[in-house]
Amino acid sequence: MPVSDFEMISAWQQVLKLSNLEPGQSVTILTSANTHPQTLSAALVATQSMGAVVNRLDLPPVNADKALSRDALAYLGTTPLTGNRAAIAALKESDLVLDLMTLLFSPEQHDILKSGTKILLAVEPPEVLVRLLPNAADRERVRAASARIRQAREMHTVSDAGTDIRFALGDFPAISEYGYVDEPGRWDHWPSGFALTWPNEGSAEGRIVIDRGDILLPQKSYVSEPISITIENGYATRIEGGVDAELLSAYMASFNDPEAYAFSHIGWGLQPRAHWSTLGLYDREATIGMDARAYEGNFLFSFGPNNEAGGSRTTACHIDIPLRGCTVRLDGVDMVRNGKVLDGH
Ligand SMILES: O=c1ccc(O)c[nH]1
Repeated sequence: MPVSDFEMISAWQQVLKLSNLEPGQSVTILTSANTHPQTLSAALVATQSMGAVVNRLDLPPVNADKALSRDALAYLGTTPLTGNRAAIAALKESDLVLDLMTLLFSPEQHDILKSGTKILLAVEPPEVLVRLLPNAADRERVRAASARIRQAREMHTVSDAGTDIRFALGDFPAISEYGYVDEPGRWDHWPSGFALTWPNEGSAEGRIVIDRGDILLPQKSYVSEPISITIENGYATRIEGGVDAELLSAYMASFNDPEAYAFSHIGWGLQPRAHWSTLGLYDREATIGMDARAYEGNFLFSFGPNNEAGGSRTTACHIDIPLRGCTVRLDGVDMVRNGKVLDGH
């Protein structure tokens, strides 16, 4: 449902307060052709109402000649910031960047975070942002799950649909996504609510079955017949099934990049206010599908780059696949059982 300007400004004020925005701090609002006007206008009012020194940096869109989708998370690597020294300098000089454009998985983002700048991504429609407004309880829960991941050496995920896959852990950080940026140098995504990490390079082994009703992103489709994926030495080596499997295979093959078949992040959803069913209520391009990524109890895995985690693999292809009904074990201990998050995890 539509959101009033008052509600959107109040939502921004809550998120900025949780992000410890102080009077006098510099905020740059990063925009491009896909920026939502109400999200932008409310951010400009909210930041100024909190005494920040605000500017807006609008960058021309890129990748039109290469991407098969308009979803900014579908084609990674080069962003409107790539090679733009003046823009990068301005963002490094900022205390806080509100990314209403999508920098995720870009080398430039790392560069800017290293300078201590905080970056908050916010590109979902206003009503999704308002419904999934973050709070301190989300933060505690996600950080507790990330702490469990940090201590673990193996993630083992199984399901009645036939998933049985093991990942060695420990070479990459455990990440908490809870929707605000309360520490210098932190990146987060509003809305979110999940814990994730990356498997040690080459360690993923087994099979993943994407069952009926599971979601493919950026396709934003609910799979209608199971897709069975064989994983060997960290790469998807076979993708089998019906037309959904053929569509996924054809899309990944279009990148003509073997790294598209490697694992990106793995973890589970912890956002009780996000829903598996929401995606079916939206036009395909009206959302990037954060309800699907964050709904409580999913097993979210992805194919594509690991440079986000400090790895060396980059690829333009990124596929996020949240699965229902999985059991996710860390070192033999269930964190999620048949799609239900166990208390304290
Ligand atoms: O917030 C996000 C969004 C997409 C993704 O792949 C990871 N985290």
